[in-house]
Amino acid sequence: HPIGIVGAPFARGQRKDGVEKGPDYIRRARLVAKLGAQGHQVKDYGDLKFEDVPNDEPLGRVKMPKTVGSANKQLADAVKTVKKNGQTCVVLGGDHSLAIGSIYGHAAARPDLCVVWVDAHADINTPLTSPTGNFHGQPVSYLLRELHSKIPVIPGFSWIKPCLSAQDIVYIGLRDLDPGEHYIIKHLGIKAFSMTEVDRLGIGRVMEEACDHLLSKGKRPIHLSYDIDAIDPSVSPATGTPVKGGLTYRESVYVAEEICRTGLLSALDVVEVNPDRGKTEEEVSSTVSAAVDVVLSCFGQLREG
Ligand SMILES: N[C@](CCCC[B-](O)(O)O)(CCN1CCCCC1)C(=O)O
Ligand SMILES: [Mn+2]
Ligand SMILES: [Mn+2]
Ligand SMILES: [Mn+2]
Repeated sequence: HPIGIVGAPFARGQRKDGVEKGPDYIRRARLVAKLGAQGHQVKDYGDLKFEDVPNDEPLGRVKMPKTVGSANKQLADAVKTVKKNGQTCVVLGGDHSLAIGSIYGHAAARPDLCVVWVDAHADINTPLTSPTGNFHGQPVSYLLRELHSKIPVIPGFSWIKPCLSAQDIVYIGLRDLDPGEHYIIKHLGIKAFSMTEVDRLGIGRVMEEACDHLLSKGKRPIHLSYDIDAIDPSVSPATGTPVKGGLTYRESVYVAEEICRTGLLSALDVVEVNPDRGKTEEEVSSTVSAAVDVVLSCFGQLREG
């Protein structure tokens, strides 16, 4: 199956410089050549050009709403094009606010999609529950029908119509939730495998139950939104919001191998790689290498050969 790669060098969903370099560092690790060597037809669409929107005012605690909204509209159009071209879409971030556009654009082409969200965080704050106002902690809240009435009108966000229901998303790797997020997840009954469940069940059972939950009513396209901070900082430290006690390297690859094995992967986000947050060259290369291995494992790289 053909693959389309879209670079999304975006950092305005949070406040740490460097995450906009993610696409460049991942490309420099020869991702395109490695996917080609796996036998895939790969089209690299290059990087989107994101501009700050002039006169972009903070709205309460949320910062640069017009810029975040505009970047995600651009990305949504790009992802929709890749899907219309019959390719599996790979979005290289950039911060996780990009999932708004990536999932929205994917759903425009494949409305029956489901989402696997691999992350230390739930990214489901609304503008009113967010403790920081950073949009990379909020993308899921704009996508869920059940939260629509809880989202205030935000300049630059009027184009976003929710495209997911609570049962269409599963979380894996959670270990750092804000109170509002915990309440929302419990109240909506969203399926979530925190690191406690990973420890209790093992990653094998977690993947089995996650896929059963999403695919119980039949096959449907999978959108895998992979935040590199899901992986333990000992493996991927170069990221904006590292949290200890994360997925091992092996578990991070296993998640991708199992998603690949469904044969249903339709779009992949790899986000929050921030080269400026690595204390050493080795920390940066370890983080980038983990991201590349997640992608390669999503597309058939197997440890068994
Ligand atoms: N939940 C946080 C972190 C979001 C991380 C975004 B991701 O997953 O894309 O990297 C805030 C986290 N929390 C704030 C109070 C102190 C402890 C951390 C937020 O800012 O909403
Ligand atoms: Mn292929
Ligand atoms: Mn995260
Ligand atoms: Mn995230």
